[in-house]
Amino acid sequence: MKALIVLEDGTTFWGKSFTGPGEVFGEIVFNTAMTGYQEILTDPSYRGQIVTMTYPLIGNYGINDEDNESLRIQVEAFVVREYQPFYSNWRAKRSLGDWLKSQGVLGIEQVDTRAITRHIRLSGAMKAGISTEDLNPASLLEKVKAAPGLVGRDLVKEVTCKKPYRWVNGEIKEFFPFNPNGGFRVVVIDCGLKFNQLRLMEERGLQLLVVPATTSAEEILSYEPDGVFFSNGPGDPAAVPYVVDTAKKLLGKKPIFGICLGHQMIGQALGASTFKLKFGHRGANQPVKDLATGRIEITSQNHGFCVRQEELPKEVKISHINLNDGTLEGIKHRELPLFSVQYHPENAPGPHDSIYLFDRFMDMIKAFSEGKYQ
Ligand SMILES: NC(=O)CC[C@H](N)C(=O)O
Repeated sequence: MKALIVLEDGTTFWGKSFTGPGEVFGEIVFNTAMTGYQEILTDPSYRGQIVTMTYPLIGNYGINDEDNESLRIQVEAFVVREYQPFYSNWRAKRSLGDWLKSQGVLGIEQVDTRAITRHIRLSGAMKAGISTEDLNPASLLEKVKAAPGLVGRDLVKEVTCKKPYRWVNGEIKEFFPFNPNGGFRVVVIDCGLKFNQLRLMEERGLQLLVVPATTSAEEILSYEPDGVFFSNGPGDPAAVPYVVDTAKKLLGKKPIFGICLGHQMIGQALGASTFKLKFGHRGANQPVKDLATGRIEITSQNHGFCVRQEELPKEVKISHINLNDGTLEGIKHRELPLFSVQYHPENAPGPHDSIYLFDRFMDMIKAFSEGKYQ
């Protein structure tokens, strides 16, 4: 089934749907990871976005029951060069096409994804539309122009959990209070989290309570946590002032760790603003330098916005930078128990170089609880 892709600037691409008919709109972005399409498709940070892969062959290892990063497919649509329905992997349970179809998500193949990527790199990420029903470029372009963009849009409200839950043995459990004799207690603010963040924290012995992004600082403190975690999430970080407000009220009160959108919330709480990158960082091989050790980490990333480093107060140290474009990748407060990173130490998919940050969070919680944090 023929499919038309139209970008906001009028550029058109043709492809073929491998999941049936449909028409969708979103911001079109590219990801350079060679594997990990299941984790990418279920990452809530992609809400509102059409994702295209630069790697040309997608689908060959199928879809399994273990690698979902949230409860559903989150992207608006998935665009690839060549889809392979004949999958082969010992964990695979179904094909990528059947899985997309079962959740009503469009998959498009036979597209010149290299040309799309080069175009976005030159012109920037922009709105786009895909249709198998309206194959008239002029009329689809009108609809693209009328569709909402990402800037100024709060998508966190759409992906955050509806009510607090506990994460136990790698599963979502109905809310129950922390065990006073159990491990350290962490309240996780769910802005659209990836499950691997919870898996890695649980592996370190933390008790986890996940709460909706709209939860107030007062309520969070009422659970008497030993630490607070701000997760990743979709959309424009400037459009979620309520989470920034919560972060402001928690600064210095509890050890805090933030990832991606969580980092952008903390950055704003500290007084800096955010801006949109030209085409963002999405992939599994972004080089990041830890300025304290000089060590380079190869990181997993997925973001289109960034904190303005020049607006951070002097009590905040820049801890990590991106070696491709020099943008801010991590901060650490000089006095308060607080650090955050723009990239994804939980990987999924991607290299494990940065997992040490979860140990650092654990160490910070322990030191703070013993009154020894400095
Ligand atoms: N992965 C994330 O948390 C992304 C944060 C934010 N939505 C951005 O694109 O910059």
